[in-house]
Amino acid sequence: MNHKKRRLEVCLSPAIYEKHANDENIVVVIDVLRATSSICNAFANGVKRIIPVATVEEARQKKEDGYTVASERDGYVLDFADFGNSPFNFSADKVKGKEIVYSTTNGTRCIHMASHSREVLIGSFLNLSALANYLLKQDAPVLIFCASWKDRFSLEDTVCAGALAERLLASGQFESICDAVTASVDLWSLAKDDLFGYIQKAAQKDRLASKGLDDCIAFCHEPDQMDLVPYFDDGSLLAKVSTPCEVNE
Ligand SMILES: O=C(O)[C@H](CS(=O)(=O)O)OP(=O)(O)O
Repeated sequence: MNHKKRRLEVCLSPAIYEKHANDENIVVVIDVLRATSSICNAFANGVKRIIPVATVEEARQKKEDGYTVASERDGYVLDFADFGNSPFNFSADKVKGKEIVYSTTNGTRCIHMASHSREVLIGSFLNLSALANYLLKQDAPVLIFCASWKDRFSLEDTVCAGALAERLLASGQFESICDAVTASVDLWSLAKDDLFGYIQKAAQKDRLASKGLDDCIAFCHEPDQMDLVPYFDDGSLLAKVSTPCEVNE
């Protein structure tokens, strides 16, 4: 039996992703406001497949190719897109059984940045326990990758990273190899008794509020709404079910 502890890291910004990158990593991309919460909600509402694209040009081309496209920049829906980036846009009537092309300011770019890794998973508060359960059944180092905001540190992604890191460390399987793990767990300790109250301090909450896009903030901070783990495979996002007993594709 292999008793060697698994490496656990947190990357606080895409600007330093290359310092953490390792092909062996399972990477969990977290963009609580709003991309990874929206992806999780889309799968909970029955989307068949999501094709994340990094650039506006790719999204525009996919629209011309006939796809349904969800896309924003700086929170605003792009003029050619069918809808934007609120998790509430990914309702069953819009996404069930469909393939959706998706491009956002921060989140979709990070999914592509991590695509060299062993696995790329999508994390949020919405699927926190499912994610922890899945990761505890694997045998590879884990990097929690905060999508942040335009390369700047982001409070909500770091707090979510801390919530996940705390669970992984509690298992005894992992050893933290960077202070960003400790910092994220400490922030989660500050926030967890009143997560919605704490997140009122987040700059992204104010940015979204200034554009009238903050209606989803409580929803995005409500843990464990689904038992799904979306993953990136060959250019698409799909999802597997992860319960304490089993993992099913
Ligand atoms: O749509 C969002 O919430 C953000 C836009 S921005 O960061 O406020 O410019 O994009 P995301 O990729 O979900 O962080």
